[in-house]
Amino acid sequence: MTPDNGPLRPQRTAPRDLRGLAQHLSASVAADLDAAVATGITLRSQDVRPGDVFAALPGAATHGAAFAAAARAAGAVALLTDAAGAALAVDAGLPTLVVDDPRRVLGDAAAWLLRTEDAVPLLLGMTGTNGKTTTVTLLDHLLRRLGRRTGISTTAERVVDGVRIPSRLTTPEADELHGLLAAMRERRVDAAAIEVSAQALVRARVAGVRFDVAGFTNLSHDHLDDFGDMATYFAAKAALFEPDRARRGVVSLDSPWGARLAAEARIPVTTVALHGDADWRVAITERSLDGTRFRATAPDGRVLETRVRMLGDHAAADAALAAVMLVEGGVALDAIQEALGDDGFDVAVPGRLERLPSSACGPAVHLDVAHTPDAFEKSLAALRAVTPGRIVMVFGADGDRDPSKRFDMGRVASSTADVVVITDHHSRFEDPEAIRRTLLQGARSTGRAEVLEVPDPGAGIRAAVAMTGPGDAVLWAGTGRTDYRDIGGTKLPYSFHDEARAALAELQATAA
Ligand SMILES: CC(=O)N[C@H]1[C@@H](OP(=O)(O)OP(=O)(O)OC[C@H]2O[C@@H](n3ccc(=O)[nH]c3=O)[C@H](O)[C@@H]2O)O[C@H](CO)[C@@H](O)[C@@H]1O[C@H](C)C(=O)N[C@@H](C)C(=O)N[C@H](CCC(=O)O)C(=O)O
Ligand SMILES: Nc1ncnc2c1ncn2[C@@H]1O[C@H](COP(=O)(O)OP(=O)(O)OP(=O)(O)O)[C@@H](O)[C@H]1O
Repeated sequence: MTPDNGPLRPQRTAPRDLRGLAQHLSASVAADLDAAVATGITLRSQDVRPGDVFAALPGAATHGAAFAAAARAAGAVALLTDAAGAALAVDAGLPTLVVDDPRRVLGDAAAWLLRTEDAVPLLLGMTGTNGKTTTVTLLDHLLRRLGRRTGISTTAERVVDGVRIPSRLTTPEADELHGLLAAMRERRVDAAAIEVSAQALVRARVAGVRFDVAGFTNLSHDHLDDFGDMATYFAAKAALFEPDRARRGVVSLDSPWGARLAAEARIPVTTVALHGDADWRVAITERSLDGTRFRATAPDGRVLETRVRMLGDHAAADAALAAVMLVEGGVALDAIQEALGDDGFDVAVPGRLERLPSSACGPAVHLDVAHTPDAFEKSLAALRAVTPGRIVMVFGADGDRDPSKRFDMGRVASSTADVVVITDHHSRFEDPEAIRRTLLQGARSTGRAEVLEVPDPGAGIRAAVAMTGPGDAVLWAGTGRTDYRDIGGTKLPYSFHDEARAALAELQATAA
């Protein structure tokens, strides 16, 4: 594996005959394959390694075939493309396999070349609008407590037995995903958890993969710019619960879409719920600033009593879901209880209700990635349960991302927070003032919280911190650990974390 050189891949792969690949894909061959063999596959010319097939895909911005010569120079041995790509890349002179839709066959091609079927003994797939990264992190924590060698793929990073690289997408493209699975097999990883986005499911990024257990956290308003309506968004997620994608499923019933998924899935499904009836019922037994205790009761009455070192009932729901996924994956409940010991899920996810260090004179300041109305509701409820004083919430909304959720983000914020500070985050190609306007309309619609508009985010967090004191909480949502702001398509270095720390330090210096 070479973490400094693109995606994680195995060090060694046995070469495979390209005629065999053409046969496997029912591809036509536009140039003689001779006795060509390949050791890998990639769809990104910049990631080509000697011996790779370059999968040249048509895209929204360009056709990958335009980069065939660069791919060849980097060591590509063949092209996998469509007819238009084959015509475009003819001068590159590479042996070429032609299919109607190369994106659709990429996963099967990668699985065949890298022999990734059953590469990892226990493969877990996680989907849902909110809570995927949290649940994958909790799964990884629990698996390691059980003594397993693990791998994960999240919005933040890909990790194979401790070797980590930052992620480009929440769910990798199929070539990268199979490379990751092959690297996991090489490192003898025996359990892995992968975040699966709705975009990945509709764009065949998990093709050629069959999860042992698929998990569903919830579905709520997001990504309607991509999917149009909630039913289409649901259908995209539900594809993970088809027999070709997963052997069994664990579905949370905490959002109304869970019941529909459990009813419609064509694989065996076990349900979990904090509220109402389900196979596994979860009850919160204690909420404190140090974390959340809960009890999960199995269908046969056995009980898992434990805690998660994170705030919020939603974090306990994610932890219970992780535990039930492992039970469905064949791990004994007793073993889970024993592995969790007295500390429980003793892990916190960076940027998820992450509390900054502070002195006794300041408020509790939390950074959070929440960027949907439902996530706002959950994070605010978590803080409300442990905050004796006021809650001041600072947030903006991402430009060029589902504008239809913005009014509700403002409305939900002002339904629970005492003060709402609306600011700018990643305006991208939108007018930041227009983004704020909708958030403000939503925030003012409740007539409840005090609502402020502070366009500069550094000034916004300082205003929030300055109006609070001990016993109060500040929630800066939508930021997490992001270290840039995307303005007009340019990613400017910007640490929300550093800004929040500076605001807190200034308050403490003034108080001293
Ligand atoms: C809508 C979508 O998913 N688009 C993805 C898609 O873009 P595209 O098909 O339009 O590709 P393109 O940019 O026209 O390029 C065409 C081909 O040329 C290749 N190319 C291009 C340039 C070059 O120099 N060399 C080269 O080989 C590209 O790799 C690509 O295969 O293929 C690209 C290459 O893999 C992705 O980078 C791109 O993701 C974009 C950046 C994206 O933002 N995707 C979002 C919507 C997404 O997938 N998000 C979800 C989660 C969201 C969430 O939960 O919040 C995710 O899983 O990340
Ligand atoms: N089970 C849950 N139900 C509702 N909201 C949740 C749940 N778990 C987490 N959240 C909310 O979602 C936020 C994001 O959590 P997380 O990063 O785990 O989600 P995600 O699905 O990976 O999101 P994304 O991929 O969009 O970053 C949390 O800060 C919290 O506000």
